[in-house]
Amino acid sequence: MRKTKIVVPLIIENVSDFEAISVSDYVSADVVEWRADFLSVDDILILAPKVFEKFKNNKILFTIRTTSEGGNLKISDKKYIQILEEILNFDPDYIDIEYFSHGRALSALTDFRQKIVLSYHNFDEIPTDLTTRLIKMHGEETAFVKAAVMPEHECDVLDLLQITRDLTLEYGENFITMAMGDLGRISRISGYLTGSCWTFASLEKASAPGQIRLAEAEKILNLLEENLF
Ligand SMILES: O=C1C[C@@](O)(C(=O)O)C[C@@H](O)[C@@H]1O
Repeated sequence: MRKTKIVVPLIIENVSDFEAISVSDYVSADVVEWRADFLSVDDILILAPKVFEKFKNNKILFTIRTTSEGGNLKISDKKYIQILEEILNFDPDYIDIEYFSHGRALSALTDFRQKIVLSYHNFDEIPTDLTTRLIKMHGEETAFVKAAVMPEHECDVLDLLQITRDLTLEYGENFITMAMGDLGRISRISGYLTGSCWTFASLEKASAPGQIRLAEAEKILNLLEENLF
């Protein structure tokens, strides 16, 4: 029995690409993350009914990764909240909210806390105040707290693993962390040690540096976790 859940990003860059997407490619994903920021706002809302219909048998995490946190869409708080409110009409299992860039969305959507994956992304470093940030995020009592950060040295990766382990022991199992890039790859398969609940693994196109391909992630996690849970 594997413990770590595998999240597979769904990346649609043009409405015309949608029909070619095969649901069967995602059959082993525990959660499908629609990274909607690869589309324009208008196209997100055009495609939403079709995406939720096509993936009706999958758990869906809806994510807008904004340019403030390494994504593709630059939008106001107001528009960010409007889109999330629209998408909530399709009853996604989870929605991502960028806590430090669009925190107002959390108070606007406070009734949906158990769907919220509260997130923080830093593509430049692992900030020295990461533990403080994660504790503050945990205090918001959402479904999950997620941090994707960029290591510079090996010790940064080891520090993240220890921080995740310590927070999980202290506050419970709702942390998701990853050190991005090639250097951080071990953090994507060490949830059985650290308590990180989810890992993101890619099909063709990765949605962040260092992601492991889905087929390999499954094999590695099944091997590492098979006799532990
Ligand atoms: O926040 C995350 C984690 C991630 O950045 C990663 O490093 O795998 C990938 C993103 O698609 C997702 O929204």
